[in-house]
Amino acid sequence: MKKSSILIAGGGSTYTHGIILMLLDNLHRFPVDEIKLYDNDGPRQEVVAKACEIILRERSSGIRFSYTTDAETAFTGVDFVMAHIRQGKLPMREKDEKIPMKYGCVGQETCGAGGIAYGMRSITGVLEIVDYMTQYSPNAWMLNYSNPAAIVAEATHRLRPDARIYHICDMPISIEEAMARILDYRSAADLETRYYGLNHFGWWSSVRDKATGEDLMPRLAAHVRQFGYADEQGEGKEEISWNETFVKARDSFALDPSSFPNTYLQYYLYGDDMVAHTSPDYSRANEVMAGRERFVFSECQKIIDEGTAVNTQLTIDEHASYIVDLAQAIAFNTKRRMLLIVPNNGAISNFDDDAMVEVPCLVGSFGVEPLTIGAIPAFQRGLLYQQYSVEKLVVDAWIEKSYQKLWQALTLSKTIPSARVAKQILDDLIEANQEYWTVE
Ligand SMILES: NC(=O)c1ccc[n+]([C@@H]2O[C@H](COP(=O)([O-])OP(=O)(O)OC[C@H]3O[C@@H](n4cnc5c(N)ncnc54)[C@H](O)[C@@H]3O)[C@@H](O)[C@H]2O)c1
Ligand SMILES: O=P(O)(O)OC[C@H]1O[C@H](O[C@H]2[C@H](O)[C@@H](O)[C@@H](O)O[C@@H]2CO)[C@H](O)[C@@H](O)[C@@H]1O
Ligand SMILES: [Mn+2]
Repeated sequence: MKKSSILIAGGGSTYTHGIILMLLDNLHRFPVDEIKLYDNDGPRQEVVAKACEIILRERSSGIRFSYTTDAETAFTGVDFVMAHIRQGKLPMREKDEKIPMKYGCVGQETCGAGGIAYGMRSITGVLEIVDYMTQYSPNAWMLNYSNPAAIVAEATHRLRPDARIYHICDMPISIEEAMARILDYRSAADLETRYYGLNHFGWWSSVRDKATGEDLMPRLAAHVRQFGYADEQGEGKEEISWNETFVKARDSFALDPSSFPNTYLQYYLYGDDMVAHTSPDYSRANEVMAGRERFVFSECQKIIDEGTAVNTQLTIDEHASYIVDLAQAIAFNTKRRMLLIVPNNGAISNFDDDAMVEVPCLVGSFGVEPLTIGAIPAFQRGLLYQQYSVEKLVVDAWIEKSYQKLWQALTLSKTIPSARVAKQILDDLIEANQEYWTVE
C-alpha cells in the first residue's frame, strides 16, 4: 500500500498528539512514512513536537518526523494536510465568548457573535495555509478541522473554489456514539443515520440498525425526550459543561420530536438559558486553558524532561479516527460513508444549491458524492436560512472589509435580540480583533 506524507498544520494544537497516536494505531489501513508539523508559533509547537518526536521514536518504525515554522519546508512534498489551527489561540476565544456575554448574549466558540469574530480571524488563517498547500503540494488534500468550520467552508468554497479541501466536524460522531450507548450498541459503526444542516446546526432525520434496517428513532426518542444524549443517570461526558450540553439536547428535541438535534442548537433555541447558566467571568475558554491545554502541555513537557513517553497519560483523541477514515477513503478509494461539509447542489432539495451543508457523503479518491436528503421541514428550513444568511454575510464582510455587512450578520443572528445590541457587540469585537481583522 502507498505510504503517505502527512503535514499537521497547527502543530502546537492540543489535538496534535491525538492525531499522531491515531495514525500510529492505524498504519495497517493507512500507511504513513512521514509526519511534519507546521505552526506560526514556534515555541508553542516545539513543546508538542519534541514530545511527539519521542513518542514516534519509541512507537513507530521508520516514520520520518520534523517540525517547522517555514511554510515552504512544511508544505512541500506532502500528500495530506490535516489542519487544526486556532487563529488567535485560546486568549482570543476567551474574548469571543466574554464580549457578547457583556450584552446578555450567547458567548460561544463557534456560535453567535463569538463564532462570527472567530470566523473573521479564521478565514485569513485558513486561506493562507490553503494557498501554501496549493503552491507547494498542488496534488495534496487538506482535511480541515479548523473552526468555525461553517464560515471557513463558505469562505474557501467562494474564494478558493478549486482548492482540494474537505471540512469535517466530530460533533455528530460524538453524538452518534452517545446514541449507540443509549440504544445498547457497541458503537456508532452499528448505526446507519441520515443527517443534514450547516456545521454545528443540524438534525438527524433517520437512525437505523445498520445490519437489519430497524428504525431506532422511536426507542431513541423515548430516551432523548427525558435524558437528552446523557444516560439515565444524567451522565455521559467527563466534563460538566459537556455533560450539561448532552442533557440539554432534550429541550432542543422537544421543538421537533421527529428529528434529533445537534447539541449546538441549544445556543440558538435556548440562548437565554445559555446566558443564565454561563459565568461572564469564566467561560469555556478558561475551562479549556485550565483543563485540556494545561494537561497536554504538562504531559508533553514531562515526556521531554524524562526523555521517554513510556508513562505518558496522553491518549488518542476521539475525533482523530475520523481524520484517518477520511484520509484512507481518499488514498484508497474506499467510498466510505462520512459526514462532510460540502456544496449542497440539490442534496437538500428545498435549500440553496450553493450552501455548504453537512450531509452524509460517499468518499473516494476521485471526489465525494453527497447523499440526497430531499425536502426538509419548514421549521428547520427557516432556521437554516437565517443561519446560512449570517454566515454568507460574514464572508461578504471579510471580503469587502464591510462594517455594514458585519453589523447585518450580527443583527440577523438568532442569538442577538436587536440591531442596537448587535452594534454594541460589534464595536467591542472590532476593538478586540484589531490584530486580526478590520472593517470600515
Ligand atoms: N472540526 C471539529 O469538530 C473540531 C474539533 C475540535 C477542535 N477543532 C478546532 O481545531 C482547532 C485547534 O483546536 P485547539 O484547541 O487544539 O487549538 P490550540 O489553540 O491548542 O492550537 C491551535 C494551534 O494553531 C496555531 N495557529 C494559529 N493560527 C495559525 C496559522 N495561521 N498558521 C499556523 N498555525 C496557526 C496556534 O499557534 C496553535 O498552536 C481549533 O480551530 C478548534 O476549534 C475542531
Ligand atoms: O470546548 P472544547 O474546546 O472542548 O470543544 C469545542 C469543540 O467541541 C466539539 O468537538 C468536541 C467533540 O464533539 C467532543 O465529543 C470531544 O471529542 O471533544 C471535541 C473537542 O473538544 C466540536 O465539534 C468542535 O468543533 C469544537 O471546537
Ligand atoms: Mn465541530
